[in-house]
Amino acid sequence: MFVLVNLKTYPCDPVAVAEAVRDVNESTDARVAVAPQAAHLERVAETGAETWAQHVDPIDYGSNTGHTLAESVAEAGAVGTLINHSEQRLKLADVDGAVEAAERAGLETVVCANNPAQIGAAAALGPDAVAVEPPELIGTGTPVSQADPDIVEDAVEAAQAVDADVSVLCGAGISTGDDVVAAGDLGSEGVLLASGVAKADDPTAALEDLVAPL
Ligand SMILES: O=C(CO)COP(=O)(O)O
Repeated sequence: MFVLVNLKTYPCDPVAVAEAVRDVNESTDARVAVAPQAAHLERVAETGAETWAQHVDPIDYGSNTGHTLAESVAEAGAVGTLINHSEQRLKLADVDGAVEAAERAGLETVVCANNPAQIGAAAALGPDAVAVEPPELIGTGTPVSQADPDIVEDAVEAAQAVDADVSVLCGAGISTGDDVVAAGDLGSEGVLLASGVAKADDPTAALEDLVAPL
């Protein structure tokens, strides 16, 4: 299972969480990675943790003030990027452009979507993976695998119908190892989570719990 920890803009110490991600990754068969804010990418990557960006824009080098260039993210040490997170939604054409930009820069891609229909559309753009995250469950602590298991199974089916090579992750409210196991039982190949680690008093303990059954 792939466990991708999105730090959003939570007021946590990104380097401390990254060190915990690195250490826990070494102690498990699961793949554990962290997605800090763009401004923290370099410091986080220097810890040796697998580092992801939260977003890249559908742009190339040039006059794009305030945008995030995929090549710069890769140069800062990211190996992959989220695209179209529910908190950073893009138009379909821009999702397509961002996937293209990420691939140009050698970044792995996870395109987020709210529901199975959008997952099918996202899978058609040829990312490495898609992630279904019902927005109403994000940050609630109620795991999608428990509150809405059908959405995960339907997302897996929708992605496979379009492109069987695209992996499916799920997210929203995931915070325990049991949640990760439940996500896997529904056909998901990984989880995307944030508050369960970024807002935890002890992020290392939270991460250890997440991977314990894997
Ligand atoms: O948006 C999410 C991960 O990208 C999910 O957030 P929570 O884990 O806080 O529900």
